[in-house]
Amino acid sequence: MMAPILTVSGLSKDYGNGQGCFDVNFELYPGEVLCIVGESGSGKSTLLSTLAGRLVADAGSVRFTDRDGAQHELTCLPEAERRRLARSEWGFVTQHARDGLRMGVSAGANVSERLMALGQRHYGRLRQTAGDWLEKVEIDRARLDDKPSAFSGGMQQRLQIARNLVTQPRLVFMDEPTGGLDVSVQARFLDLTRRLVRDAGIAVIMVTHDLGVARLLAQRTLVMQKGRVVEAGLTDQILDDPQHPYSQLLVSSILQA
Ligand SMILES: Nc1ncnc2c1ncn2[C@@H]1O[C@H](COP(=O)(O)OP(=O)(O)OP(=O)(O)O)[C@@H](O)[C@H]1O
Repeated sequence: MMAPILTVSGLSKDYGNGQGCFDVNFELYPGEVLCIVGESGSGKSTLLSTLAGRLVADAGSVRFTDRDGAQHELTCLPEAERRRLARSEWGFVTQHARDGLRMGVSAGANVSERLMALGQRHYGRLRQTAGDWLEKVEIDRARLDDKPSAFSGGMQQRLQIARNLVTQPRLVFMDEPTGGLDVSVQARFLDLTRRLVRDAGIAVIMVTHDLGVARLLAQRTLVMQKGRVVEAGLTDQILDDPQHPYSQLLVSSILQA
């Protein structure tokens, strides 16, 4: 039996005003895509950032198994070690490209600097790999030297995907990556993401307010309301037979769409 890549138990982040996320429990297996859905303010981004160690948890544990099988408790990881894992094992795709890209350097540098951080130095090879990745995310490699500020929103999000996947991470966190995109651009982005993630066998935890996104991408879904997971299970089961009244509401809203 394959070991979970992430084992989350009793995880809470309390902002002190009754807001945050509380007592979250789940396991994530290698190659699995999990969506966290819920309305605005339900605690999705808080949970994601606490999982990734960007916010300090107030209770509970997040156990991560790295590619060598070693286990790390992420809630009390020294900062240097967290950064090392973030470089070598994880990716983090943000809602706003400007938070996840370096807007002042070229598209090629945005991709290759992640490899340089892992010790790769050969200029020709870095440039070749960066060009290959631009093509994988459907950006013309002739745009290698352009800055992301000259790209459309959809291209910027695809560039973020390239920047995050180039290091062959095992786990990628995504915080509402389609939030700022037009519906037609969203569909293309989701299709591409699904393909790349599946081909590389990467585990993904994606925050979205849209159960339709979960339907496209995720084997499993957590439904959050007011900081708590009110329903968790296979996405298909939640869509076909939602148990919690709030999940029923979410499902009926996508059926109407
Ligand atoms: N730094 C903070 N201090 C205090 N309260 C916060 C802080 N950050 C977020 N909150 C509150 O915690 C709750 C959960 O916020 P969070 O951003 O996790 O929700 P979300 O489900 O991701 O929402 P959205 O979809 O709008 O991004 C909200 O009520 C928010 O106002």
